[in-house]
Amino acid sequence: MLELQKINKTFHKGTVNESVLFRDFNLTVEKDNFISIIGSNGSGKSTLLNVICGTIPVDSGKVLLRGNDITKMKDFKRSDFIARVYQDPAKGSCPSFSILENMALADNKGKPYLFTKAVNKSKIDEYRTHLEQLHLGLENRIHDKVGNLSGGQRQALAMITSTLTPNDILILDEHTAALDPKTADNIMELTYDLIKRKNLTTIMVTHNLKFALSYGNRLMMMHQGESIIDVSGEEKERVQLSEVLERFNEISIETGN
Ligand SMILES: Nc1ncnc2c1ncn2[C@@H]1O[C@H](COP(=O)(O)OP(=O)(O)OP(=O)(O)O)[C@@H](O)[C@H]1O
Repeated sequence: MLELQKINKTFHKGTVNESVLFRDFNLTVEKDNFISIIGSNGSGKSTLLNVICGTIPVDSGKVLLRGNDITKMKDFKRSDFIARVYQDPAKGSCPSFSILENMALADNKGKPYLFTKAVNKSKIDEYRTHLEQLHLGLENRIHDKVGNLSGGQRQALAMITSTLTPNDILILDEHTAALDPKTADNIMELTYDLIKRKNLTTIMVTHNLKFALSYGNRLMMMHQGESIIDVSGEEKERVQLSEVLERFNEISIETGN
């Protein structure tokens, strides 16, 4: 489904600040996989997501989606089939638009601007049904400006809007990191429910080890631009929190952090 082949990426090439991150990095993500990616700060997790979403160009290597080479495709084009939910709840929606308008925008992604906020009665009913699944009462607030919602409510809405239209891949970029523990748990449960119901192929970057171990069928740990743990299925089920913490400790001793 998604393949990264021999990706190379160096920042500040040819300067004193040159830093090589990816050296012939490979990754294959099968359809319906749910990968949780963990790793210390600066290990390359966000850059990996940026490479997949086309937010940054690679120096060499290929990004293939369903066998098509999308390496040179711009990020806004890729967003037609790659959905991304960010850490900052404010990034996933437009604050001056209502809930309804935000949903219509997401639903009409890729259409000419004039039509993007258009909604009819049947669509309103459909959007209300989606919102009811959040159990946050947002279905009764569809005309409220999104800027008036709490971070958790906005993130819940971002989960709904990002999965309204069919996508090949859902990217969760530390999407619970800015939320209090209870809200983070709720959003994670909601996320999992959506992933299961819609069979979404998912890549989740998180610093929450509990989530990384409990959710997903594959676990990857990154370090200095490499995948140093990559387990799936039963092997992943057997991974203990203590083992992962030990690996983090080894890494910090190695790197002197
Ligand atoms: N646009 C950029 N320009 C220069 N260096 C960058 C850029 N993006 C990332 N880097 C560098 O690449 C390395 C990996 O960064 P990245 O943000 O991918 O790490 P991360 O694993 O997501 O970290 P964190 O957990 O702190 O979010 C870091 O050394 C970072 O400074």
